Amino acid sequence: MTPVCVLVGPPGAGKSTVGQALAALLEVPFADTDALIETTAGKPIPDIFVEDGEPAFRALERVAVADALAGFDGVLALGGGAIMDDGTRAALAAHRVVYLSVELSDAVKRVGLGAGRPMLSVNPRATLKYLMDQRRPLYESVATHTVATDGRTPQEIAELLAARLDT
Ligand SMILES: Nc1ncnc2c1ncn2[C@@H]1O[C@H](COP(=O)(O)OP(=O)(O)O)[C@@H](O)[C@H]1O
Ligand SMILES: O=C(O)C1=C[C@@H](OP(=O)(O)O)[C@@H](O)[C@H](O)C1
Ligand SMILES: [Mg+2]
Repeated sequence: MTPVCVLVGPPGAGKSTVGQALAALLEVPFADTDALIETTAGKPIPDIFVEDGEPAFRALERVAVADALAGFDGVLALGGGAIMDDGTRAALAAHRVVYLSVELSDAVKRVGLGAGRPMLSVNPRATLKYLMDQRRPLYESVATHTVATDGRTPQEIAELLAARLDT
């Protein structure tokens, strides 16, 4: 079993939204590792960060991603920070990985005040800029396909991707 494709990119790139639209278009299942982590932990991501800390979240994330890469055959969206893990990046080398890129201005509009995203709970714009600058080379290093999402609707991006993945 292997995912049809794995979506990576910063918070606000649209991984969760585009992933669902793409899965619907391709008529395959959709999974989001953030949702898988919440099920495993039995609580929402902000609660995991507050009660257990970011390292505990990253440990759950590492396992959720590895399990999904090995045992899921639909469209898989990762959380924005998953690619920070060396083992995850190595595992992604065997997969079709789509980097959804986004400029800071659109990403800021999309995440708003960062509700539900504990990494962005303080000064969302500055933190998002920092995270995007730090992670961009890592997204690029794992990507087999890249789609710029600025100025495109999730449905347009899903259609574009469905066509590209077909070739
Ligand atoms: N291409 C897009 N254009 C406009 N808004 C978008 C786009 N993609 C996602 N969004 C919106 O941005 C927010 C964040 O999207 P989400 O899918 O959660 O991103 P991610 O999972 O990459 O953090 C959501 O409110 C979503 O509806
Ligand atoms: O960037 C990050 O470190 C995170 C991004 C989130 O996912 P999205 O990228 O889907 O918002 C989620 O995994 C968690 O809040 C941590
Ligand atoms: Mg998401």
